[in-house]
Amino acid sequence: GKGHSHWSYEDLKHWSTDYSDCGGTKQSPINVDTDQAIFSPDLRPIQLSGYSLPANKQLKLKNNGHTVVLDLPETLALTGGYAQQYRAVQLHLHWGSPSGPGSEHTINGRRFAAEIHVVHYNTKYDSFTEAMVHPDGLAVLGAFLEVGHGENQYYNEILKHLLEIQEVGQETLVSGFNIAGLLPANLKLYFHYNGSLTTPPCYQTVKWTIFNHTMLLSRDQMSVLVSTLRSPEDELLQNNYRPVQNLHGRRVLASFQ
Ligand SMILES: NS(=O)(=O)c1c(F)c(F)c(SCCc2ccc(C(=O)O)cc2)c(F)c1NC1CCCCCCC1
Ligand SMILES: [Zn+2]
Repeated sequence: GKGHSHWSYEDLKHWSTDYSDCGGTKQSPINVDTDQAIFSPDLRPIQLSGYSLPANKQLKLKNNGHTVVLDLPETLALTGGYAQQYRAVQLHLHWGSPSGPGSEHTINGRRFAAEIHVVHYNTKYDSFTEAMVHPDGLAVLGAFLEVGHGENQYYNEILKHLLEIQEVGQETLVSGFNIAGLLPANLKLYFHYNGSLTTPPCYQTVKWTIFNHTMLLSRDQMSVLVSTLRSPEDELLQNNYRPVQNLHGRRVLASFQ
């Protein structure tokens, strides 16, 4: 497409001049005020199908200058929790630095160390690029990452390759593994709201699911995540999160009380 005219997390003000949707009233990320969330018992558990990939399936992992992106085959599908079927496009991460957290969403004002986003598109549209301009076009699953005790073997499948893609534009291949291992085992407890891509073009076409359970990585793993990749300015790629956006009257639903 027209590519990504250069934007950065430093000059957030200019996003909406170059991309009008970035100044819209249904923007992401947001702060989730759990007291204001509306318990919705009809929100079903999220169901993942085809997420367990054989080791002989090779996936592209890329440093695109803003994050690390793992391309996903369309065989991964969301079959529960959403009214329509969505298929996977890619997953990527947002993180902070050794001196502070970098999740995009916050819960009661708390920012977590990092956040994973698994991006899907609605299969009623012919392609991702077609889907991403329709209000029900995209579904992104988000989970928070924190430092815990043990090493997380699933995140290691990605983190062990970061040294190979330190520079912007570098890519490498990752052997297939169970992508579901990157998300909480409990897919029943989540917040749900209508929002947007958190990067230009900021299309307001995302049905967000933010899981209540957090993923735990070791201290060393989190350190690799926040201090390996380099940015277009050839500095460390850090704090690649957008500030929280105004709800403008939107309601956040909760699948639990
Ligand atoms: N949180 S999010 O889902 O909005 C999101 C971000 F916050 C992101 F920061 C990103 S990365 C920035 C956009 C980008 C830049 C370069 C390339 C490339 O060279 O291939 C690709 C994409 C990023 F890729 C995504 N997700 C993308 C949205 C951007 C365009 C379509 C690609 C799929 C989803
Ligand atoms: Zn994201």
